[in-house]
Amino acid sequence: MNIPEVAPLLNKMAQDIQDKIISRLAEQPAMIGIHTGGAWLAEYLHKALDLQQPLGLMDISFYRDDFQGKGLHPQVKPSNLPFHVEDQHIILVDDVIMSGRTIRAALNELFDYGRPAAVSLVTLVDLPRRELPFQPDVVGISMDLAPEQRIKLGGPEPLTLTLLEPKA
Ligand SMILES: O=P(O)(O)OC[C@H]1O[C@H](OP(=O)(O)OP(=O)(O)O)[C@H](O)[C@@H]1O
Ligand SMILES: O=c1cc[nH]c(=O)[nH]1
Repeated sequence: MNIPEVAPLLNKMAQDIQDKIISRLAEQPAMIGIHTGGAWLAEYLHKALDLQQPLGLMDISFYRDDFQGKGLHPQVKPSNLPFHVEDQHIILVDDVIMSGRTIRAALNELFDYGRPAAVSLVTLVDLPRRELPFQPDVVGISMDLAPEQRIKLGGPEPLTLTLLEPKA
């Protein structure tokens, strides 16, 4: 399988966010990156789009539906949303969407801060294996992986996509 470079995908995503999301809003949106890969991407997109509100960061570890079985990741970071969520249009950024469970957790945490006007979803990679009904508004690339294959974003500098094959 051909694994694409991240930089051209990000440039196209920034343009799509401008055309499909921001240009339709009366006010500037706020952006939140999901720790860790989503935060790297959001940092780039936030700069490229010259958004006025400071960038938010979310670590959804406590909100995962497998939290009890998995426990906490050793590098869990606090979420930091330096703007009012209430009535704000939010652009949520993650590196990959597969089952949709990470986005479910992110929305649960987000609504603990307030009731946003709307939430748009942006992901670098879309793996069409959804278990919950979430669809991104802007996608870098859709990939059809074999059941045991995984795609991983490396970063923060340079940002790279790597295909992980199942262990033999
Ligand atoms: O739609 P889903 O099935 O929830 O998959 C998407 C999530 O999977 C990865 O996170 P992972 O939990 O592997 O941890 P990471 O952020 O440390 O890579 C990725 O960063 C997404 O957040
Ligand atoms: O391949 C996958 C599936 C879920 N999450 C990832 O980051 N990669």
